[in-house]
Amino acid sequence: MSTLTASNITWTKGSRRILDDVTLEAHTGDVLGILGPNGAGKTSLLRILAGLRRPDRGTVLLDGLPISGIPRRRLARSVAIVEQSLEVHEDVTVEETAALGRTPYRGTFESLSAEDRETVEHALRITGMLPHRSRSWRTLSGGEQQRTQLARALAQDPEVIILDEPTNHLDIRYQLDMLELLNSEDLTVVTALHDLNLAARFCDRIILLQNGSVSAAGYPQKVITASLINEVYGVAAVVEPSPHTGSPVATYLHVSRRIN
Ligand SMILES: Nc1ncnc2c1ncn2[C@@H]1O[C@H](COP(=O)(O)OP(=O)(O)OP(=O)(O)O)[C@@H](O)[C@H]1O
Repeated sequence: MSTLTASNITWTKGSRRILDDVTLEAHTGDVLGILGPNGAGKTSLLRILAGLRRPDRGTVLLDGLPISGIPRRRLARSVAIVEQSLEVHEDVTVEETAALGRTPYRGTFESLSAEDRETVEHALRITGMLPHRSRSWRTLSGGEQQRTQLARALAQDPEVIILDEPTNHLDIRYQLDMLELLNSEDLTVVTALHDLNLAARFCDRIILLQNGSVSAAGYPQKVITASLINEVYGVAAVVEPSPHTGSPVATYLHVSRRIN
């Protein structure tokens, strides 16, 4: 069981306040969606939640402990992040990439244990990458790279997984597949998403960011509304509950106003 809590996170770069007093909480089994227009601060927030960046103000706690005080290797056993565009420089295979997820469990020169191999194989299987295990990273499509990075993060066997737009290269089947998978695992999931309808369908709760501040937070029905879409994205939309799933579904009509 793991709870990730962020309180009053503020991050300033130069004279610009990129995140302003952001507070959130995610528990085991939760999928918390981070939404907001381009530049709203989603990536910046996720990097702070993963301990890759320190906020100027505010704290991130994992089960009540400040993550800034947790040794990096121990933190990596608990928290995995899948970033948006990860450059993999060497010519590595899919399996070798996924096996990087086992690094926090191994000594520097130790080879993979039987348990490591099993965990990596499981991660490759559930992300649909097992048949591609021997392929070189360089030959993969954008979606295959995204699934390989998810396999790497799952091979880390984390309690918390943080994802930055994990579905943006995936076809609809793999979008559903990935979000169903994240829902089904006993994980605390925090994910940035651009697709409001996917977020409404798969997130238990949503934080909507605008210019670094929380505009709305709560259940999808509360956050995915025509008035908030208009206010935050400058888009006129109609939002109705899906007759099939009950989740709110937005139909975008037109740009309603220019936003800064
Ligand atoms: N290291 C940095 N130095 C200066 N500005 C930065 C830095 N990182 C982010 N920013 C700025 O902070 C703002 C928020 O960026 P961020 O990448 O967090 O937004 P985002 O919501 O993830 O956007 P997108 O939807 O386009 O991915 C942007 O205006 C960005 O230019």
